[in-house]
Amino acid sequence: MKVLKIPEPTVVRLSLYSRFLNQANDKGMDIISSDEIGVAVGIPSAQVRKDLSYFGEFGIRGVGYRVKDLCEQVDKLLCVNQPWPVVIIGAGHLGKAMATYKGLLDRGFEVVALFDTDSDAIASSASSEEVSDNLPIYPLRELERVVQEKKIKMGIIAVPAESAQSIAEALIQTGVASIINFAPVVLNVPEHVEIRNIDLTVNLEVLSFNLGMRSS
Ligand SMILES: NC(=O)c1ccc[n+]([C@@H]2O[C@H](COP(=O)([O-])OP(=O)(O)OC[C@H]3O[C@@H](n4cnc5c(N)ncnc54)[C@H](O)[C@@H]3O)[C@@H](O)[C@H]2O)c1
Repeated sequence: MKVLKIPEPTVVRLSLYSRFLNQANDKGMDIISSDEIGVAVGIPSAQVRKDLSYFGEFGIRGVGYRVKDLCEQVDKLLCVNQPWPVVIIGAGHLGKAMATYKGLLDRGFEVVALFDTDSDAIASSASSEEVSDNLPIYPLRELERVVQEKKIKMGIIAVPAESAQSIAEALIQTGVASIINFAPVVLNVPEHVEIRNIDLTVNLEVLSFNLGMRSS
């Protein structure tokens, strides 16, 4: 099979296109132009055409793209045409909010389990609907069993910074090699592991820097 080499900024844009195209498809839209996609996602139409050229010439010259076909192609490339079970470690404010965020499931990412070390949180999840139906909070010692049983490939770290490295190691130990880390700390992981750090504060600091530059 030929493996396409697509630069990461393009992959990020394809994800934006996919979200918009799926909405357009749900609304029953048949044909869409690169101009319309560009306006909707805030990207110049020439860039949209260039990105979509990865799929070959299946647009209709002078008309646009069939929304349904394009959706399928982009989602196939992004591998979101299949469900991805995900675990979250840390069932605190952030972990629970993500576990109940419908937007993840809409895109095929199903949070199948939360893990925590807090026995109160674990005990209460068994008897309450606080997190959501059928979504238990497991003790951390169950991580390996659940990951293997449910064939989990992705994990989200939502524990305090001081616990994040050991949680990353525990995830890697079970075979999870694609990780999103929300803890504000740099984690050391082996080369085969892909880790994405998400830090709201960094983005806010970029905004504050830019505001400061404008007012100086
Ligand atoms: N990236 C962002 O923009 C962003 C935003 C908010 C919070 N955060 C970070 O996300 C993390 C979680 O934040 P929060 O507000 O949900 O905190 P929280 O205190 O509400 O929840 C943390 C949870 O982790 C559990 N925990 C602690 N050590 C653990 C371990 N070793 N194994 C399993 N569970 C463990 C705790 O029992 C608790 O339930 C923190 O690191 C925080 O700094 C990041």
